[in-house]
Amino acid sequence: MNPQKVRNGPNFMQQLNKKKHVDCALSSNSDSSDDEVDEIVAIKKDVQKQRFSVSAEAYGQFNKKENFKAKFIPKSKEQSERIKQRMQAGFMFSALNEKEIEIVVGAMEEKIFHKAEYVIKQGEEGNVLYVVDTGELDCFKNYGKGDVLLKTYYPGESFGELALLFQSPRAASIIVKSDKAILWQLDRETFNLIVKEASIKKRQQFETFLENWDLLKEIKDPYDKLKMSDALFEKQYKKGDVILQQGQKSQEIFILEQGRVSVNKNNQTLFELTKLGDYFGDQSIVAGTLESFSYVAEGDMKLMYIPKKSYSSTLKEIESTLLKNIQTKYGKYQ
Ligand SMILES: Nc1ncnc2c1ncn2[C@@H]1O[C@@H]2COP(=O)(O)O[C@H]2[C@H]1O
Repeated sequence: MNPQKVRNGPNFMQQLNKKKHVDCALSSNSDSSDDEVDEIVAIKKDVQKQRFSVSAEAYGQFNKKENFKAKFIPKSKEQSERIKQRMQAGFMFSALNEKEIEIVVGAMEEKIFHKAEYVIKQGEEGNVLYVVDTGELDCFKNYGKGDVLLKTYYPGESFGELALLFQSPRAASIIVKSDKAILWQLDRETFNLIVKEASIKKRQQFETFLENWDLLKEIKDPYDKLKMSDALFEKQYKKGDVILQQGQKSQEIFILEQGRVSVNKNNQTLFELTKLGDYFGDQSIVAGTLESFSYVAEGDMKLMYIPKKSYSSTLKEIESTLLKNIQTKYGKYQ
């Protein structure tokens, strides 16, 4: 079954809003009725309340963190290294420092599941998050008319974080697709004290940008947009810095937040990128070719970027649009 074809039920926010699990991007809805507008206002208030309680909780947890004695499950060196590798492949853990990574690795517990087994059942209470070590798992959601396949999880990806972030029932079901799946399970307490704060901060930091980034219009599921913030990072550049060199293979897709970036070929400026959401590095990552242009910072600026390794779990869904855009943006200069 192709997840793209079956993903057409109510969106994640609509589902969450009903249950008041709210802390994600409100998708804009131009044909909202008055009732819907009222509902959106109410939801926005909920979001603010939720944010306040999240930061209050984080604040209150500062002392707890000092005294926190993390669960520790002995592992071989090889196992610890493998967990670290898997954690690096995903982005749920990207904001952690070395000490925090050690604590999380220590607390992880190996769990083995077999084909067709439920790892998570929609509607149940959830106390753990999973990182996929080996195997493949399908994620289904029942919007009231039977299960809809949303996506397949592969090694390095994680799931089950929503119940921990929002203290809500499981929002979807996860079932083993391969013969066997080895997963690393992380308990709620370690997640809350070590991972949650950083993850929530990051999701809030990029939420507004992701709501307004035109390119993402085709990504209908707000959960996917929200997850994209986990894969976004920032880098600082000074006026005159060559961000990306003609003839190179980019390791990132860069995205403009503010400022100007000139696009140059053979030392001649062709045009400038100036709009929020303008992006580059796509020739390497989306089309798999060398970059045909150099990109230079025209002032001191911060750029956002999505690392190459995160492309398939963030933007691949809109690959045909990205490819079309490469042609429109650069075709006449090739
Ligand atoms: N569109 C989606 N809506 C809700 N959950 C999703 C979606 N896609 C993937 N998931 C994952 O499915 C998991 C089910 O358990 P949780 O609600 O704890 O966390 C959920 C997410 O990690």
